[in-house]
Amino acid sequence: MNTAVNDDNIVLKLLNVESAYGPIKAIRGVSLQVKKGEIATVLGSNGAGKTTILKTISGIIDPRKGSVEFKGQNITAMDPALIVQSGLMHVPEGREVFPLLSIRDNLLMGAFTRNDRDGVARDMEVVFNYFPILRERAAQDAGLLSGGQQQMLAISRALMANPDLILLDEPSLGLSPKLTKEIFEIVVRINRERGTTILLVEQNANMALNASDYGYVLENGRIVMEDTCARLREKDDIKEFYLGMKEEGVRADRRWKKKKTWR
Ligand SMILES: Nc1ncnc2c1ncn2[C@@H]1O[C@H](COP(=O)(O)OP(=O)(O)OP(=O)(O)O)[C@@H](O)[C@H]1O
Repeated sequence: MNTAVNDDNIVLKLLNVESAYGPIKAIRGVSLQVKKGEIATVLGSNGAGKTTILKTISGIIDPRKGSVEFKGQNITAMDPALIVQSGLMHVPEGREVFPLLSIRDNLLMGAFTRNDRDGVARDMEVVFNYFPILRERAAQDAGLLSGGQQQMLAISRALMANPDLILLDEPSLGLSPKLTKEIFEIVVRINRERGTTILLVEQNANMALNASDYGYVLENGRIVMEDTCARLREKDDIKEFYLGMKEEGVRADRRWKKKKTWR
């Protein structure tokens, strides 16, 4: 773990977190941390437990064991509304925009914890500049937007809270490669221009590793590897199993025999 970091710089810290659905243990002793101002990513295939990590952080699921700290405060199993108020926004898998509300009203829902009208108006301009299509269609029902546009709206709704940390669940889900690239570019701009810390979970390892600073690899509910994304991209197992790059000399018909070593 990147423990060499001063604690003041750690926005989010999970320690030995275990969460389950009845008898199904979805995450088993997950420890991770996210530094202020960085984009961190959790990579993992279907069912690895990525969404469960995010739901546990934002209070939707109470963990069976372990703790979650946000900005130095213990938020383990805290009421999700209080977690939002403390500056943590969750962009869920599948976006979950309010389909019968206008785009503008969806954005205002994101700002429901704020009283500073001028600040809210300024941030509405900020999101319209990131995603001009939302300005053009501001009066329309959100349900009429395409999947990619709904993803833009979901990210923008989170930004309207002016959060310290955004949890982003699989933004590439169901999107074309072109749209995925566009959305990732804006996510990086948001991080660089506004200093918003982001924890991103993704199956699209290529996109996530390019956009992020630090990465964790999750398999069957356990973190099996972590490092800077620059270094993760160079690891053989990441190249082979996450980036789809075939190792020299490994015959296609034998590839299934190769085991992950996580070294
Ligand atoms: N509501 C639920 N009830 C029972 N089991 C669940 C529930 N949600 C998730 N699981 C199980 O928990 C495990 C982790 O699921 P999770 O959704 O966190 O994985 P994931 O890595 O986000 O997968 P994906 O990339 O497919 O979204 C899986 O075995 C899944 O079947």
